[in-house]
Amino acid sequence: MSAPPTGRIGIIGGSGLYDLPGLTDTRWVAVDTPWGAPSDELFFGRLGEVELVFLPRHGRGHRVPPSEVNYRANIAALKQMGCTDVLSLSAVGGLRADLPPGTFVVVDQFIDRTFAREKSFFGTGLVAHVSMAKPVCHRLGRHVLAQLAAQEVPHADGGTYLAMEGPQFSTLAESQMYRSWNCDVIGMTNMPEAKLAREAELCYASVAMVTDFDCWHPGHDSVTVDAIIGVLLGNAAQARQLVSGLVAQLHADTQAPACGCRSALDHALITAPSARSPEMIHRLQGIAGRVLQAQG
Ligand SMILES: CSC[C@H]1O[C@H](OP(=O)(O)O)[C@H](O)[C@@H]1O
Ligand SMILES: Nc1ncnc2[nH]cnc12
Repeated sequence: MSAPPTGRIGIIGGSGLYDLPGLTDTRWVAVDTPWGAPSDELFFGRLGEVELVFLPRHGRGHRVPPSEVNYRANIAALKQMGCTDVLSLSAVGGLRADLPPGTFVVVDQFIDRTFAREKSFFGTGLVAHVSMAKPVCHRLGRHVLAQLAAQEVPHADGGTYLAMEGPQFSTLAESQMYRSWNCDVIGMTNMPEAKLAREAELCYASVAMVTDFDCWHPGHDSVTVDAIIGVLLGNAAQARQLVSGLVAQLHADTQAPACGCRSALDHALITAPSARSPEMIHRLQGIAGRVLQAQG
């Protein structure tokens, strides 16, 4: 089997974003990974010369809850299919009065409060510790911000995303605590997705689309799914325009091949080569083959 092309752009669509209209040469393709199946088939298509791969995070029809999304399979599938850049689109609650519904936040930090998910491709037999100090790709984030400015979408440059386990929304005490921690938005999915993208040496950026004020705002009702979907339907055209504008910018980005995200594993593997499990080495070829081969 020939290797897939590289330089494809991956898009992970969150709640309310289950397809990506407007592409050419489209097809849904089932992809398997050493970590199992992703949330759905992958949707391949082109925008001009650029190849895109879209994956609905919860599957078409929103079948998979946040705790049961196979984040490892989703990221591994995009990597296997030759994606180098991944844009995550998500619905979030706003934890600040100046981030009302309709605002797009280009996330730059996370607090991970999830506890029931597989969070690493690595493990016994091949241990790795990547840096998450700067958890998103700065270069990709700049392109996203330029595109949002061009679209004149209300947006914020940076924000801390609190990742909760769910599926229930937060209690008032939790929501107030996250605000006291200076978190800006809250959602249930960007962790461990961002951690796994880093381990897979993908350039990853997250656009958090504010759909509600969670439950802390005295002047607004507590969040409901209906309210979220209502806001998302209003945002969908802007989200799709963001994707097409971003693709054009990435196509022209000559800095991309040298981006530091793509060498995140250079100093991360700690298991001595002689102590590495052959099964793990085999399983991790699609994720860490670059460094495993270099280290013999
Ligand atoms: C639809 S209500 C809550 C649901 O929406 C967000 O998902 P995503 O990040 O995939 O847009 C949130 O994290 C919850 O999973
Ligand atoms: N308030 C909220 N809490 C968690 N996830 C969300 N997704 C959208 N709004 C949310």
